[in-house]
Amino acid sequence: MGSGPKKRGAPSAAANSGSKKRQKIKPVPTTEKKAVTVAVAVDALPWNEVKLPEMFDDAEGFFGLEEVEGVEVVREGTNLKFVSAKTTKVDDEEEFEGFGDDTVDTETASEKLDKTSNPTATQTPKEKQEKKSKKDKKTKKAKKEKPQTKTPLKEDEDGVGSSGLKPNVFEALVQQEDEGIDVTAWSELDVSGNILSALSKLGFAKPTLIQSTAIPEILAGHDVVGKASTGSGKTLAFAIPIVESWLDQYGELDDDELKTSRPPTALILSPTRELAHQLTEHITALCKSMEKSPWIATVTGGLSVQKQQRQLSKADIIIGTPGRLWEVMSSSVELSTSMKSIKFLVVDEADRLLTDGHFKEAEEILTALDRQQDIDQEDNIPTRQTLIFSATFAKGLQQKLVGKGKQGLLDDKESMEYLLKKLNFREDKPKFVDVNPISQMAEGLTEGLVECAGTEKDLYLYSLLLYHPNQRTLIFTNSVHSVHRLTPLLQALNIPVYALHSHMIQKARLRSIERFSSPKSPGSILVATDVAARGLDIGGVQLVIHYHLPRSADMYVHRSGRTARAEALGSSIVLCAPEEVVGMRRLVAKVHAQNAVAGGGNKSKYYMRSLDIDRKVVARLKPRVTLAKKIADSSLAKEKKGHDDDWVRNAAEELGVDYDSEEFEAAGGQRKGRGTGRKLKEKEARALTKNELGALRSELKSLLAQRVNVGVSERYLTAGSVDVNELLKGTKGEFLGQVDGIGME
Ligand SMILES: Nc1ncnc2c1ncn2[C@@H]1O[C@H](COP(=O)(O)OP(=O)(O)OP(=O)(O)O)[C@@H](O)[C@H]1O
Repeated sequence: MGSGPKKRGAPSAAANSGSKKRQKIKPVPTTEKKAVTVAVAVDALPWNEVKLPEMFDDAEGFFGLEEVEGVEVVREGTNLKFVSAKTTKVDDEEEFEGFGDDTVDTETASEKLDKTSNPTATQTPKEKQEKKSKKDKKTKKAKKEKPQTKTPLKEDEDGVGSSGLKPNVFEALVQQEDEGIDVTAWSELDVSGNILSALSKLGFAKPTLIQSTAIPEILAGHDVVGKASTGSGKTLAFAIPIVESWLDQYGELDDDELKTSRPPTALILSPTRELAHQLTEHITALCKSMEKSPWIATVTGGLSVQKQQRQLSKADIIIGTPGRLWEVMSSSVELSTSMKSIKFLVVDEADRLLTDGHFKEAEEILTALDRQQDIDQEDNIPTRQTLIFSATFAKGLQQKLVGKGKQGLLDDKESMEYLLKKLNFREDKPKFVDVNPISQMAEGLTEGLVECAGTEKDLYLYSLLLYHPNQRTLIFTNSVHSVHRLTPLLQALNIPVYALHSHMIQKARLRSIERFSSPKSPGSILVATDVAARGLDIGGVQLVIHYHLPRSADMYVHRSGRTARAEALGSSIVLCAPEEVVGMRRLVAKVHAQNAVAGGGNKSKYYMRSLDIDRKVVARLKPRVTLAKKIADSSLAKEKKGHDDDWVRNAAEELGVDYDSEEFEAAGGQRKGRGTGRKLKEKEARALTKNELGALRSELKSLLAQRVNVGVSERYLTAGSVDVNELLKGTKGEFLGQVDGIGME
């Protein structure tokens, strides 16, 4: 949009969800009197209609312009506040109660912009652009506001949103709801007043680069392939146009009309369940303050199919993982038929979704969509727009997506190309939006590695956590087994840790994320497999530790991208065995070299630096970790024996044989070969009596109660001056641990 009058809503200052009319604010002249100024909601101000000169017979977009007098606009940081004109003697303690109903024309104040009832997304890009420019010239009709009939936010029986996640992940967003900030910077994108108002309440003052670049392309009806670094706001880049399209089509319906079923507007495919739930939360947070909002259904494995089927029948936006989505879609003709009119197909984290293990179901879904799809009769192109987003695109994928268009794709059934062809873009070349070719890594990210023996990773992991106390930390491992092992180990060391891996039941997975992300526990730790590597947006993650090396450069980018999001700072540290260091440095250099080449920048090799960690201090922590390992191993071994026993007992029962655990063990003990050593260790761990375990626990407890000297004594003692009082107070943070007392060793 240019500099002319804005046509959509009232984007300036604190956007107002109710009023869609142009509103002009005149500052109050300073008065002699001492004034009591009172902050007032913009809706409560006494707006008066402005009489337009006759020359503006088509109103030039100023139809319904209103002004208000006696109000001061005060800037507080990034917020704008309206301060009432009510001037009175300071000693008047009378409380300001807002402007009375008689002075406010509540009807006009909440009038809405007339929106065309035609769905924008069923138009060709050309039509959309024409319509948009016509729309810019057209006078906005004012409509009477209907009573508050907000589509209820979805809650199921256990107080869990339709996503299954309690909304605390986005609590921070929702908490700002009442405030509202200046969102003028968004008005260039020509989004509606409803969206501006929602953004204002979310506290998002300006669009991120991917948002300001991709949103106009999507609103103009193009297919878009969007690439931007982790944590840069890709979700809203596609969600805003989708919600906008829904509002355009259904935003004016009344409650009864909204209850009748309608085809879904968008289908969003996500590679992991957690990301699917998070996308739901994110879009729900955007829509939360709207009077009418789309119904969002999340379709992922691990939750009841029946419930999801019910939700799908009324969904406007469907967000799901391919496996479950295909299961649900293929079991209902009605549902797959209704999908034919979707206006947006979004593939989030596309490179992952279109490869690893999701290939088959993703292909089935795309084939089904194509079979059903509405075709624009005039242009003979699909009516739906395809939007593809990721921070990384596997080698070649990017080129295939945008370079060759449909023609160059091979027809090999098992290949990536085949699947890409299935995406059936509506245009030959989708718009490729790569907002930061220079870096896939977030700007605020610091990277480093810690060298340690492979067998000492537990010890170094614990040391790193103590060196970064009270930091929300995400630890990545390459196996479910390692998550199983590290969780009780760290718990024994009094670290507040949660686990996340794909073998957990869905509710437990969501619970772990919920607890890890709770604002009440800013220093919590999550040990996870790569199931948490992509897309998860958990506020305040300050540190990512790669306990195992990432399996690919892309995975390194995604894992590290869980921190330093949305312009925050963060660190990513890789624990490297000596034999891993060279490979790791090469992998990270590759990530940075790609960036440098793409940006035409300096090609000198990026060198990942080793972090200085005081080995003496680490050595002092060793007894703790050794004890904690014994304790954790003992409970793990007992748990495992329970499972093994169950399995053997069940098998024995099926065979009709008597089960004798001693006998089975004895038989197992005869065999030699791989795993025998581990089995012996497990047996040893299991053999610990209750008393022995108790003794280990109390020994560890007393070690944990001591503070660990991190070198102050050496430094100060050799300098000949120890400030004992300072040391006793521990105020300088020279010790690791939370308790009083010095642990001179
Ligand atoms: N315009 C904005 N201003 C401020 N914060 C924003 C804005 N848009 C989005 N955010 C916030 O930025 C964070 C990251 O957004 P999002 O999860 O969409 O990133 P992403 O680019 O999809 O990351 P990833 O590649 O890791 O999936 C979220 O917490 C989101 O609420």
